[in-house]
Amino acid sequence: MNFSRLIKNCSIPSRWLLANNIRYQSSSAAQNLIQVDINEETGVSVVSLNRKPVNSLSLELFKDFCGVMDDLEREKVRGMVLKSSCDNVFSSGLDITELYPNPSEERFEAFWLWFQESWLKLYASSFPTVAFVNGHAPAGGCVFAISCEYRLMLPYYKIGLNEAPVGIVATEWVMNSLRAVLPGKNAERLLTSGRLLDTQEAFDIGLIDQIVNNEEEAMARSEEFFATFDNVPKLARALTKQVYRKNDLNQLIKNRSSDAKQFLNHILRPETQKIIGSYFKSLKDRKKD
Ligand SMILES: CCCCCCCCCCCC/C=C/CC(=O)SCCNC(=O)CCNC(=O)[C@H](O)C(C)(C)COP(=O)(O)OP(=O)(O)OC[C@H]1O[C@@H](n2cnc3c(N)ncnc32)[C@H](O)[C@@H]1OP(=O)(O)O
Repeated sequence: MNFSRLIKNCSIPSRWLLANNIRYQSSSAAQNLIQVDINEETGVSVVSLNRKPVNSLSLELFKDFCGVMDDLEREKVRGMVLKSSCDNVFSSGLDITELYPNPSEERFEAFWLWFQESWLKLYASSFPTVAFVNGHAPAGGCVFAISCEYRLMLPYYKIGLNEAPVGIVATEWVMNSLRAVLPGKNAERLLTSGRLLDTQEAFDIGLIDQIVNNEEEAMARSEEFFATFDNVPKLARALTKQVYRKNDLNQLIKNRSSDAKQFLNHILRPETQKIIGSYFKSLKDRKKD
């Protein structure tokens, strides 16, 4: 399997995105998996994940997300608010059908590398980012949220990294993004227990920054967050963020190929397939109860 070839075609631009040189072609323009709404007056862009019914994260969604991030870098937007256009779900995490049953190596490697790429682009974006968690955000959904700089969440939803209870170990770059948000011991507890926290619990431990009651409030709080940078030169802000996040970024950039190989091997193990299969079945059965 030629991971290096794939990584060349799908790699984080040098200088962590200040120069945008990734080649992107929308894989799914007809499906409109990501909606973008730029407010010309404020310069703020609202990016909505739009893969019904629960925004499970597929290869096509990751590719489109990367394309949108490139566009926003080019447009030099003032800030981005990431939200969902699905009812009650911010994102249900990785699309389990990308992992089960026995994905082809070719599809899985592309899927994983575009997942990495999406994280790199979001984590290193030059503009400020807010996650408006307007629904449940388990696993990969939580990864999107913690990769933003600021988190707002509606009441009564759940957020967390629930890999451990289903026998999966979150990858190191995901752990690093969590550690960047939460003090060490809370991050470790959240990962090892795999508990999904409700909005209030997430606020109490600092996983989210504010609880908001509706979208209007979320946009107003986001605007306040972006305004804190109005008097800071954009380049200085961007470089400060990217240098601050450099170790986390480099950990993945240096290990993309081995990270992908490791997860492919893990996913294809019969025991892992069995665990994912019964987990997926339990999700489907829950509906019948
Ligand atoms: C599970 C093993 C993962 C192995 C990964 C290895 C890599 C590990 C390290 C990397 C770290 C970061 C990556 C994390 C891994 C993941 O993200 S795996 C996905 C984990 N996601 C979840 O555990 C959430 C599962 N979903 C739910 O709990 C609920 O759907 C919901 C609370 C989000 C929403 O509930 P509700 O509104 O009641 O909708 P449902 O009726 O449950 O769902 C509607 C429909 O969608 C299907 N579905 C839900 N989630 C997924 C998904 N992630 N992938 C694919 N499909 C999903 C669900 O089965 C329903 O389908 P049907 O209508 O029944 O056909």
